[in-house]
Amino acid sequence: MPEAAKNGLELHDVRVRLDGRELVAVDLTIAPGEIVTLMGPSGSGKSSLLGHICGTLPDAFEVTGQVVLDGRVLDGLAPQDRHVGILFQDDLLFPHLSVGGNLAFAVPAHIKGRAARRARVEAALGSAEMDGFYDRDPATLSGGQRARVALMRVLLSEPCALLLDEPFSKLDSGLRSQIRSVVFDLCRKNSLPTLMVTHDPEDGAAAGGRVIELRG
Ligand SMILES: Nc1ncnc2c1ncn2[C@@H]1O[C@H](COP(=O)(O)OP(=O)(O)OP(=O)(O)O)[C@@H](O)[C@H]1O
Repeated sequence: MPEAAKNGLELHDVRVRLDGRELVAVDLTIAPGEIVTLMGPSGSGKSSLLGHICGTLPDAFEVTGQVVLDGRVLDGLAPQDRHVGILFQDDLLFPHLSVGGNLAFAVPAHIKGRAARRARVEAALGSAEMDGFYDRDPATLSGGQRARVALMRVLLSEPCALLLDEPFSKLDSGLRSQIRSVVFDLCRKNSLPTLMVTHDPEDGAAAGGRVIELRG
């Protein structure tokens, strides 16, 4: 089957309303490998927009417009059929599984066989500069290592677009810029259209792309 054309993520006049009030109205195309930053006051609907794109927005919200990813209309699809990865500030790793175990269940079903699946996880650990961490207990990881495992878990699922919901806000400033560049480099390397929600203008400056301000 030929690969879908990489057209990026298109939000066609997407409007999110709650209790009759319009929270968000965006008309935006994010090219493959482009990182667009979304800012705005608390409650302005940033996370709700991300929830709509990945298909997890509760029914209380009313949405119009169309979301298209690499030519596929996402509206109406189940979250697992959208191929949209999302990374949160509190991405929790399962404490009863090793680092490798946490990553293993993100490997898509089309990768068959134990050895091939393990190889995917080992490669992901390698690209996060975490070779040798497969059997580690997540409780023994540093904040930066945990953040990198959470990112690898999203990327292993082979998303076609990435949403970042304040993913760096819990990291201290030194670690923050380090993890930020890991995430942004991987978005570009994987040609992922990326939409990042943040309250920190430095995140937007580091991303180097367009910054969209929602009004409150
Ligand atoms: N599950 C939900 N059910 C009903 N209302 C919700 C739900 N989640 C969020 N809201 C409401 O939707 C509005 C937008 O919330 P949202 O989390 O999208 O804003 P935000 O811009 O991401 O805010 P913040 O910067 O504080 O994270 C708020 O008024 C919030 O109270």
